[in-house]
Amino acid sequence: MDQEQEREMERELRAEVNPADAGELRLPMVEIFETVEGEGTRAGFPTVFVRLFGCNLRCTWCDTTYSYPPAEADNFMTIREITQQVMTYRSTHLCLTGGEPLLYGGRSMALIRNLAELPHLVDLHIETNGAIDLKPFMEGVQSSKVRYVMDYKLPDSGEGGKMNTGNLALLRKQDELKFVIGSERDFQAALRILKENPTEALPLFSPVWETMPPRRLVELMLEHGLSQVKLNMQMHKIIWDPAMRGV
Ligand SMILES: Nc1nc2[nH]cc(C(=O)O)c2c(=O)[nH]1
Ligand code: SF4
Ligand SMILES: [Mg+2]
Repeated sequence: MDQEQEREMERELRAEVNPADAGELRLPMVEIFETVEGEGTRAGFPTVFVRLFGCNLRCTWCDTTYSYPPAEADNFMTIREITQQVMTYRSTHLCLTGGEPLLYGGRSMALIRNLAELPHLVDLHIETNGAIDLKPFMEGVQSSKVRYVMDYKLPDSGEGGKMNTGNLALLRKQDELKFVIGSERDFQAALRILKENPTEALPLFSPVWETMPPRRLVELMLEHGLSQVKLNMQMHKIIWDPAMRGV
């Protein structure tokens, strides 16, 4: 994104978004594709993925480094173009991801509202990184189809200090709270966060592919009697090459 594009984005962000014009707002894109959801409560359902460009974090174990600089956005799409492409697929689940899909304030919100209005969609879940305040989105989007899947970054990610802990109290029972666990230190941190911050969301523990053998994570969960926590494996990394994009 060059400086002129960044300035234009800033102007759009500050501008009041008139719902009638929302279709013309532009967002930087990585990709739109259809596959099965690999994670969370909807794992296994055919799902359309809308991946926006840009992220405000730089996690050490990030598997989507092509979604932020120095990589470049593939293109810019208007909200109308995004919804039109989504309508070409038959999946009734949609995952809005990135990068960080809530990075663009009013424009992210307008996209969510427009997607939620598509009659064929039954579930629209948003993968957010825990460093964005969810309050304006929860207040501004009324649709019961919309759910948040929030990451809570742990010490091994290098980004633990950026978490918005207040979000945990906002999450509802249809939302998911994902901890990506790279080590026993991360596991202990996740336990502490859950203990100190009551939430209605479903906690998911996900092993870092390269550093936490899934069987070790299961042992730890059983040792600690975590009967309300769900193991979350990334099915797409088992089905396809873990480095593959668009699956
Ligand atoms: N199949 C599949 N499921 C996913 N769930 C969350 C993903 C993401 O990158 O946010 C993802 C992804 O990239 N692929
Ligand atoms: S928040 Fe997600 S996309 Fe951003 S650096 Fe971390 S893992 Fe990568
Ligand atoms: Mg992914």
